[in-house]
Parts: sequence; C-alpha cells; structure tokens
Amino acid sequence: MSGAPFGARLTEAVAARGSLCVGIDPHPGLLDQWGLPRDVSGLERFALTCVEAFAGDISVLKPQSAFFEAYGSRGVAVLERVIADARSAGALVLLDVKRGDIGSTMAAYAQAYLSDGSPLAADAVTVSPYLGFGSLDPAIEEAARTGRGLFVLARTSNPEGAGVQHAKVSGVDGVGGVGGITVAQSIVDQAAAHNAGASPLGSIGLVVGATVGRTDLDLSALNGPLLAPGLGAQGAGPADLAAVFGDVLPAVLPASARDVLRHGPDVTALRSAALRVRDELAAAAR
Ligand SMILES: O=C(O)c1cc(=O)[nH]c(=O)n1[C@@H]1O[C@H](COP(=O)(O)O)[C@@H](O)[C@H]1O
Repeated sequence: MSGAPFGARLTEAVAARGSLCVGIDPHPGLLDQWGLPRDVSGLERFALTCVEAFAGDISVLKPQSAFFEAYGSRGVAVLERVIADARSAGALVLLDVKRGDIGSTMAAYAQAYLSDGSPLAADAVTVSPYLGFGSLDPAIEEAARTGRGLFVLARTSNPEGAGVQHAKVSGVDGVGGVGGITVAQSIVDQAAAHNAGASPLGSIGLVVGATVGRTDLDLSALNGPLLAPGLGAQGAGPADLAAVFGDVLPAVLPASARDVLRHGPDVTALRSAALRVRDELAAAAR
C-alpha cells in the first residue's frame, strides 16, 4: 500500500466521517432476522448490504472474521470481497481476527493480513499480545512497512478479561523492575513506545472496551488510536466513554455491531441507525 501511515489515514478519515467504527458481524440470528438463509448466499447478501449501507459514510468498518470463516473457503471469499468493496467505497477496513502466535508464525499472519497484494490485507487488524508483546514484532514491522495498523488487545470488553489483564507484572516486559504494573498497562506502555514521535498519531492502536468503567490504566502517552467495542449490545453508551477514556477521548474509535445491524435489512434504515449513533457520539464528546 502506498501513501501515508495508517495513523495519519485514520486521523483524516475520522475528521471527515466521524469516529464511529461499525462492526460487520453476520451472526446466524441476524441472518434469521433479516430473512436470509444461514448459508453462504445469506452471508454474502448480509455483508454486501452492510458495505452498501456504511462504506460511503462511516470512517471504519470492522468485519469479524469468525463469522465468515464459519462458512469455510467460500465464506472467506466473501470476506475478501467485503474488504475490497468497502475500501474502494472509501472506508478504512479494520479486520477483526485477534491473531497472536510465536514470532515466526506471526510473520505468516502478517503476510496474510498486512502485506500488499494479499487478498485478505486490510488497513488494520486486531492482534492478541498474550504470547508476549514482543511476539507481535513481525506484524508491527510489516504494518510499518506497508502503511497499515494494528489494534492490540489491552483491556477487553468481556468480564472474563479482567482476571488476566488486571494481574500485576513486575516490569514493563514482565521481568525485573519494581512496584508492579498491570498486564494491561504493560501492553499500553509497549504500544506507546512504538508510537513515540509519530504525528499526527501512531499506527499501533489498542483495544480497551467501552464497558470497563473507570480504570487505573494510564493511556496518556499512547499517541495511538483506541478501539472501544461494547457500545449498545454489551451495555455501554456514549456517556460511558468519557468515564473510561477521559482526556484521550479524541483518540477513541467507539465500535458497535449488533446494535446497528439489528436495523437491517433495509439499507436506508441501517445507514440512518449508524449515522444516529455517530452523531450521538459526537454530541457526547463535546
Ligand atoms: O477486538 C474487538 O473488536 C473486540 C474486542 C473486545 O474487547 N470486545 C469485543 O466485543 N470485540 C469485538 O467487537 C464486536 C462487538 O460486537 P457488538 O457487541 O455486537 O457490538 C465483536 O466482533 C467482538 O469480537
């Protein structure tokens, strides 16, 4: 991919289109609600309707890979088309795959999702740092080389995440050091080190759920985007974002899937629902 780094492209997209990220999550139950069959043809109709409804107005679309993989290779082919069509209609695509593996295997994931010419390459992907932040290095390097971005799981929106993510480690990489910080804070700090000096924003983002409430996470030095899933279906609303993010709210991409998608299958109703949430978020941030 040529041109500006992901952090710069995202900043421009949010300035033009607002901060809402809409998830494309073709749950079987949503296919039922939309009157579509639970097969590849239903999946394709669902996903392309989402692209038609959102890709011209919303800054970031986030297809969730699992719902496409569930249909095998033909489902993955639909995902490839969603990525290509959404990007050509002007949206950035954040592919939600939450990949994480030992470094040498991570290099293959980087090839799949972050390399020019790969049919699954998106503008950014979600990754898991729970094999050690350093295991993500091949993805960080490939993203930097190709102008793409990563969103690293830090403090996830699900209640089960806290047990691992609030555990204390004794240094930034889990060894040495004194005092102890949380696992989530060590992830924040390591992402911040990669973003230092980038302008207007680094390309290594984090995931911090909109549902987590007030935390002691210090996000002030991140200099990168913050994906905040959990709006709507998981119970968070626009007003919760200020409590979670405080001063770094301008770097937040609030994300919603089911709460918007339930307005389908009508394209106009879907688009209106997304624009309504986007405008509510903008009003709450003022
Ligand atoms: O990385 C994510 O997007 C993510 C991280 C997280 O902490 N929580 C979370 O819900 N997600 C994803 O965000 C989407 C949430 O969908 P809704 O709850 O329907 O808005 C799903 O695709 C989740 O996999």
